[in-house]
This record gives sequence, structure tokens and C-alpha cells, in this order.
Amino acid sequence: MTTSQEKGGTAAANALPVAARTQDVERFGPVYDGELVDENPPAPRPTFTRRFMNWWQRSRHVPAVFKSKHAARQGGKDAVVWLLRCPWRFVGAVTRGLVVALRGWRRWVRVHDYRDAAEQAEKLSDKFVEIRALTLFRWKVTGAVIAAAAVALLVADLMFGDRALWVASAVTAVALAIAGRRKDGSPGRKPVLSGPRTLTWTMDPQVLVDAFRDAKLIGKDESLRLVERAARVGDGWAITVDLPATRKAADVIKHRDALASALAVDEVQLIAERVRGRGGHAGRVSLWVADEDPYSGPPLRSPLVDVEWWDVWRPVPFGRDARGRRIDLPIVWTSLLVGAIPRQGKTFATRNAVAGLVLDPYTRLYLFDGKGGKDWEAAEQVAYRFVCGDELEHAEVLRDNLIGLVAEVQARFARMATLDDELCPESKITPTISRDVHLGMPVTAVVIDEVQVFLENPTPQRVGGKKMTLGEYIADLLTYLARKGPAAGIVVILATQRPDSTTIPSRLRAVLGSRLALRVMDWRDSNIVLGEQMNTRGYDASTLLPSHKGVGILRPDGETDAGAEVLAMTVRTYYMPNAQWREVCARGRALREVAGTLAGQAVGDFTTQAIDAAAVVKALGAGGAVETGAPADDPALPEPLASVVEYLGEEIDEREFVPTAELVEALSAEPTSFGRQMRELGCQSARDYAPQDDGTERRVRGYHTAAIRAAVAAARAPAGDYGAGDDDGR
Ligand SMILES: Nc1ncnc2c1ncn2[C@@H]1O[C@H](COP(=O)(O)OP(=O)(O)OP(=O)(O)O)[C@@H](O)[C@H]1O
Repeated sequence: MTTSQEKGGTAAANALPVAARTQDVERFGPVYDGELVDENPPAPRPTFTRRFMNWWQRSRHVPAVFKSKHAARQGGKDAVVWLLRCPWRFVGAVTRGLVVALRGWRRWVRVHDYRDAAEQAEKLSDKFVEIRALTLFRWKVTGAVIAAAAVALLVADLMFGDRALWVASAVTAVALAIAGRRKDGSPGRKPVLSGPRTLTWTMDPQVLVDAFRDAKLIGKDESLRLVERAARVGDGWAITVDLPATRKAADVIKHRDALASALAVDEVQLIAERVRGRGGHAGRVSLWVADEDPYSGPPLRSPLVDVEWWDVWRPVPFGRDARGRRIDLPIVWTSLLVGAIPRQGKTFATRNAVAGLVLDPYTRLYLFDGKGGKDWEAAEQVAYRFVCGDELEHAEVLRDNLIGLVAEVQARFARMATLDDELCPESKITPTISRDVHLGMPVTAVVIDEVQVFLENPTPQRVGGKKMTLGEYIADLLTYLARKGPAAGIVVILATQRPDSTTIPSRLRAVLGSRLALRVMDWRDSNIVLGEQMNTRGYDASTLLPSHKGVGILRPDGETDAGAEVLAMTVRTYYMPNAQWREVCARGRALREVAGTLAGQAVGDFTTQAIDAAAVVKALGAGGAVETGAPADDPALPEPLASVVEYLGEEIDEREFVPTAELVEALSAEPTSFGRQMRELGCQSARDYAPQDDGTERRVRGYHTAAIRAAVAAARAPAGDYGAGDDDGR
């Protein structure tokens, strides 16, 4: 995103439908013009010059300093620093050379090599007399050399004066400096640095190479290639390096903490990212080392507080990364899960996303607050439905509204099927459809804070002849909405302080597109929010600090400013205290009044539409078959997948991991061909912990149920079916 927030506000305002713009909108806040861009392409250079410049820029033989003004400036600075440091480095090298010379002489005079050899051959006592004689002889040689040198110096002094002494001293110093110059693998000559090495490595990239070796990210004989030298970026230093061939940048990200330790900085200060796309490859890493904890400053003010209105089709300002880069989160066509232990900023983070919806008058909000506090109170004035509380009656209202929304999804798909291709090209809602009040399909968000309160409700229900708890039914409804709703403009946003596998069933998690994990208890909880195996890829929200309120790991669904290829990033969410939140909500109401879109509870209308409950149950059955366990004789499922699904039954949703040994035994299958067949069906085995008979846990080979479910979905769903994703396969 290249325009500033204010520009964004203007662009968004221009996008307002004519109906809304022609009414009396009271404007406040500055409105800036867009950035001027020179559209005229530069005149092409003569071919030879261009070819020469190309060669010059790419040639390995041309030093980097001659390639750009920036590099030349940096090179000049480096040269000055080098010159200033020269005298100190020379003194240091001479001192180290002296130590090396003295050590070498000591070893020689004490006949260490001979002594060691005799010791190893266990003949030390036999050789004792010989060693002693040799030691004595070497002492005598030393004495003779010193005496000869002293005499030679004296004679030279007498013959040539002080000059001879100076020349001799200079030659000795240079010899010692050469002996004492830094060389890898020379014992006693490795730099031992104290304190953070951030500054040191910017001066001497060898320190960075050593850190990579110490962190075991490269081998002892391997080195790094500098792609971009250390430069100041924001409040830290950035550098881009190429790893040796076959080493992977993903491993550096995974073992970031080991590298942080080797560089003697806190891991929150070290940001390691892969450089992808053009100019990047699997072995190129960009490192940024912050001068201090980048998340410790004063809270960040949300840009949404200062905009007149927001277009919800644009990613919503969500926070900033450690380097201060803005992170915007796409809201439409996806869904969001926020998980964290209490008091880490879950509600505030969720409010950031919801603020974007509040500030777009063409959106509809269903808000359910299971906490029952005043965090969401202000949104009541704009919400189509607002429910606050954790009693049975509140859970029932939620259920009824979700049933209504499932019916609404079906109705929207039916209506979209009748629209012409120009208005609705892909059976998906578009900005034009969502803003056409006559079509009645506004972007609608179902926001549930503390969703676990509702999902754990044990009240028995009978749904389509099947017995289940109210919580399970709500989970099924939410799963349907998160799976089918986004294409119809219905967005699910859930926040929970209990991100465990029993509270949020995996079938629901698997269809939630974006995830934000603020601090959680352990890596398992982190994986539950972010997706399977994310800790092994270097993303573990349990390592975030308690003092880092509002800081979390975001795994976005779709492209963010950090790029579509970025798997996840640590983000410090914007802080919108209650006063600002109230302001935003009041503005949202005013905008809806002007646009004529204020509806539902906000205008005292509590009526609900008549719903065909049987159609909803049927829809759930069709949409939920994959998650709730397939019938064994399902003809769509090939073997051995069908047998695996039959064997696991309901456990396919309840368990995370099934050992191969267990499956092979239960199905009486031959292990090798079983593995091959599963692989062919797109179900890869993995290694993970599984409980043993003796109560311990051991890492064994097996299948993650998410992978099995994904393979089931792939085997069943027609190509391109929307939402057939899983935790990792998104
Ligand atoms: N982005 C942020 N920057 C700075 N401080 C924040 C941020 N977000 C939240 N906080 C602080 O953290 C506190 C807890 O936030 P919040 O109420 O959102 O937590 P929660 O996870 O929803 O808690 P609970 O689970 O109890 O509802 C807030 O009072 C606020 O002071």
C-alpha cells in the first residue's frame, strides 16, 4: 500500500456511491490530494550504454561501492571508519602477535610436541631424560638467540645510531601484527566480545559469520555472502545475506533465537525474514536487529480514529511490525480467529478489525460479547444485533441469529445466481453488490468475543433428529458460516481466551482464514490458533513477553503489506482506548444515518425473519459431512482413506495426531503400501508426539487429522470448491 492513511480516507470517500455523496455529509479532518506520479516513461538509453550498465551492475568483478551512489557513500564512510580504527587495530594485532609468539616459544622450549607424543604412547617416563635434555638445550638456544640479537642490536646502534633500533622495532611489530591478525580457527585469537554485538557486526561482518556458525546455521568451513551491507533502517540495523548453497533461509527463521543468542540480543530484537519473489531465493535472508525492544514504546494510535470513514473492502489498519511497517488486515472474503490468555489485548485487537467495519456505513454488524463487560458497549448504537452476556438466553439468541445467517447465506447464493455476469462475475459478492441497498447484501460481520463461553454451553439440543449440545450446534453453524459465508459477504470474527482443541473444534478452526495469536500458555495453544506445526517454522506465540500487551503473531489470509508470500509476522496491534472506540462508533452511526443504512437493533428493530429450519439443518449436514466423520461406505472416498475415516469416526475431529502404527494395526494394512497409498491421496505422514502405554509421550510417525480431513475434502469436493482448506493447507 503506497498511499497514506489520509489519502486512503480521500480515496475511500471518492468511492462512496453517488447517493451517499450527494447528501449533506459533514466533513471534518484534512483532505489531501493523491500522490502525483509521472506517467511518462523515461527515454530509452542507447542499447550499448544499457548493456554496459547492466553488465556493470551485475558483474562480480566490479566492487559494490562503484555500483550506486548509496553504496559509494557507504563505502566512503566505511573507509573513514577503517582509517580511524587502523592504529587501534595495529596495536591490538601486535599484542595478540606477542601473545602468540610467547605461547609458541613456550610450547617449543618445553618440548610440548615430543612430550605429548610420548604421553600418548605411555612412554613418558622412558623418555623423561631425553625430554629434559632437549628442554635444557632449547633454553640454551633461546639464551644464545637473545644474546646474539642483543649484540646485533648493539652493534647496529653503534654503527647506524637510533635509526637501527627504530627499524628493528618496526619490523618486529609488523611481524607480530601479521602473526596476530585475526584468523579463524586460530586458538586464542578469536574475538571474545562482551555485551550486545549489534554494533560490532555492522563494522565487522566476520562477527555475523561467527554468530551464524555458533548458532549452527552454517558449517565451520562455510561462510555468508553479503548481499546488502549493514545499513541503518528505522531504529535498528538491517543486513541481507546469502547462505551457502543448500542452506535454507527458513531454518534461520526457525532458529532465530539461537542466532539472537549468538548475537547477544533478545530474540524480540532480531527480525529474520526470507527475501522472496524477484531478487530473492530460498537461501537469502534479511536480518533486522533493533537497538532496543521494538515493542516497548508507547501504544500505537490507530489511524482509524482519524479518518472520516473507511472502505471495508480495503485491508483494515491493524498494527505495525517491529520495523514500524504498517500491517493492514483484509477483512472481506475471509474470517479471523484471535486467541490469547486473558489480559493480553485480545479485545483491543479484535476491535481494530471491527472498527473498519463500523466506519463503513454499508456493512452490518452482529455483535456477541460473551464477557459481558463494557468493552463492546459503544458498538450497540451501530450494531444490527447486539448481545452482551454469557447466560443460556444469550447463547440461544446467538444460535437463532446464526441460524438466520445460515439461511441468509443460502438466500444470497440463490440471489447471486440470478444476477448478470457483469454485476456478479464469480458467484462471489463484489463491492458494487455489497453497496447496492436494493440488493440487500451488505458485508455482514459476526463478531463473537469470548466465543468459548458459547461453544462450551452443555444444554442438550435435538437438531434434525440428532442429539448434541447447544455449544456443538453453535460450532456447526459457525463452521458453515466461516466456510460458505465469506463468498456471500458474511465474515466471522472470533476471539477466545481458551484456544484449546476441545473448546474450538478443529473443523471450525480449519476454515477460519486469518489468525492472530497474542501470548498463549504453550506452543500447543499457539499451534491451535496459528495452525499445525507453526512452532516448528519459528512462530510460537508462547514466547511473547507478558509485558508485550497487544503484540501477537498474525497469520493473515491473503496479501498484506509484508507481501503475499509472508507466512506470518509479529505485529503490535494498534491501541484504541474506550474513548476513541466510542468516538469511532458514534461516527459509524452518523455515517449510517446519512447513508440510510442504520437498521436492526440500532433503530429498535428486533424482528427476526421466518426461517426454514429444515433447510438450515440440511445445509449444515451437507456442509459439515467432511468434518463430522464420513460414513464408511462413502463411495466418493478411495481406500485406504475410507477405512481410516471409518476407524477414526468422531475422533477425526477430536484428535490431532494418529500414529501410523495404530492405523496399520487397526486396518491390518501393510505399512509400506499403506504409506504410499496415503501419500498418493495427498496425505503426508509427519513426526509428532503421541502418548505411550507407560504414560509418557514419544515422537513417532503418523498422520495429523487435519491432513486426513484435507485429503477427505480433496477426494470429495469438486475441483475449486470454496473453503476446502485445513490448518496448514490454506
Ligand atoms: N495494542 C495495545 N497496546 C498497548 N496496550 C494494550 C494493547 N492492547 C491491549 N492493551 C492493554 O492490555 C489490557 C488488556 O487488554 P484486553 O482487555 O483487550 O485483553 P483481553 O485479552 O481481551 O482480556 P480478557 O481475556 O480478560 O478479556 C488493556 O487494558 C490495555 O491496557
